[in-house]
Amino acid sequence: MKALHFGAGNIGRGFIGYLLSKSGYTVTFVDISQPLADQINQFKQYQVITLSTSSAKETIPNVRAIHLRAAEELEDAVVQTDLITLSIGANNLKSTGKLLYPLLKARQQKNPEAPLDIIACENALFATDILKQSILDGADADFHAYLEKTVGFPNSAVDRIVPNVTLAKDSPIDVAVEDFFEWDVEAGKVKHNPDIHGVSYVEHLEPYLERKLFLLNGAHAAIAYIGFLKGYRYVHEAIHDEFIRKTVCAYHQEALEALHQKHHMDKPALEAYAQKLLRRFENHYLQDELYRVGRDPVRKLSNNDRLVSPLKLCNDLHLPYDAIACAIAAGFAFDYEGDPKAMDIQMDILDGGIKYAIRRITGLNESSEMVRNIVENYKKLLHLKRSCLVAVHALAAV
Ligand SMILES: NC(=O)C1=CN([C@@H]2O[C@H](COP(=O)(O)OP(=O)(O)OC[C@H]3O[C@@H](n4cnc5c(N)ncnc54)[C@H](O)[C@@H]3O)[C@@H](O)[C@H]2O)C=CC1
Ligand SMILES: O=P(O)(O)OC[C@H]1O[C@](O)(CO)[C@@H](O)[C@@H]1O
Repeated sequence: MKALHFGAGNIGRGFIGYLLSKSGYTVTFVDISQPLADQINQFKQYQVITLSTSSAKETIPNVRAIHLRAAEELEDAVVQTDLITLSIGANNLKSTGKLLYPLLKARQQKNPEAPLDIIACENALFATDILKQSILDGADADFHAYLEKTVGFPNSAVDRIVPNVTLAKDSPIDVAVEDFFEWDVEAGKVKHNPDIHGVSYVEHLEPYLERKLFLLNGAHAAIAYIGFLKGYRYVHEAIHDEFIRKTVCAYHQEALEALHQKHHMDKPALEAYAQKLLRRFENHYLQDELYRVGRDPVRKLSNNDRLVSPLKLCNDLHLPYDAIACAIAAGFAFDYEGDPKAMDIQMDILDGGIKYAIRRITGLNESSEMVRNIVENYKKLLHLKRSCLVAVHALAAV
């Protein structure tokens, strides 16, 4: 079996490529970065280093890479493959759908009967649907029928923390990961790949997707944004701060109550999941920087993402959401100069004020109670930031 994975970054090499190789697939990466594609073709293998109380190194052999613009080679690979997976960043799904359109048309001509699955592995709700829609836009009836008959488009939830690490590596493409992983795939939409090692094939994905996006990614973003504001560098440091931990635990309680009510998920099981997440956040071997976890706040604070989705759900269910609003407010205070998207938000705040920025980025109604709560939290956080800065200056003066 052949697999083609778009995006040979942290999750591509450290999780998806890793599991596909373990399942017996021959893995070919596709990446927009020429240097990365060259390195993969030079070394042809890499190590996955597990960072936990016990550390392990596993070699992933026989990998190769194709640069995104190597048109002929890419078409050949798409025509021949059994599986396409992607972890390129949710913002790139639509353009990748446009790129895949002619390549899948070539497959329809040259290999029409062979079934295929395409699975997007991004931190977003129903990412494969976004990709599929961009492929279907403009498709004629014949191509549409071909895709429906032959190509599966299952959505998935992917969970493994793969940080940027600076530890000594044998080769530049080695990657470090946590020991936990979970990959849930929509069973009913799979056409050709029902036995990927480590995958849980589930009938109803939405509860798994929302549980992961709200409880892991939402809480992680809260740690990143409040942690940055309080002057921390790493997730494992910030989670030991009393205020941050209290806020994250309150965030978990609010979001898990909403998940329990919406999906009838077992509450003790959700609480155990949240407890386990705290232990994963405490993993100091990962040295996971807040900048990585908080990157691109425009996306993370958007209407359908990890923070505003649970906020809206709590609001709809008439449940409390103060900690979620606090996490969102912290996102608006994330003025890290190294992140252009964070700077875009700061420009919005400068141009039109905080309420305007919240409406523009989250799509929430400015006069709603949710926005009033976020603004209140934002003011409190700016005050907290000033006290932290005063304390830092006082310490420096001693
Ligand atoms: N790192 C993690 O722990 C996890 C990340 N994810 C998701 O996986 C996706 C990738 O994240 P990371 O691997 O951390 O990022 P990364 O930045 O390490 O890797 C992304 C890779 O995609 C490549 N790329 C970007 N645009 C491309 C395009 N149009 N075509 C082909 N390649 C392209 C980049 O050159 C890079 O090598 C994101 O959506 C992220 O939310 C999901 C679960 C865990
Ligand atoms: O990859 P994104 O969506 O920018 O967000 C970073 C988040 O994704 C992860 O890298 C993996 O879920 C988390 O470690 C972190 O919460």
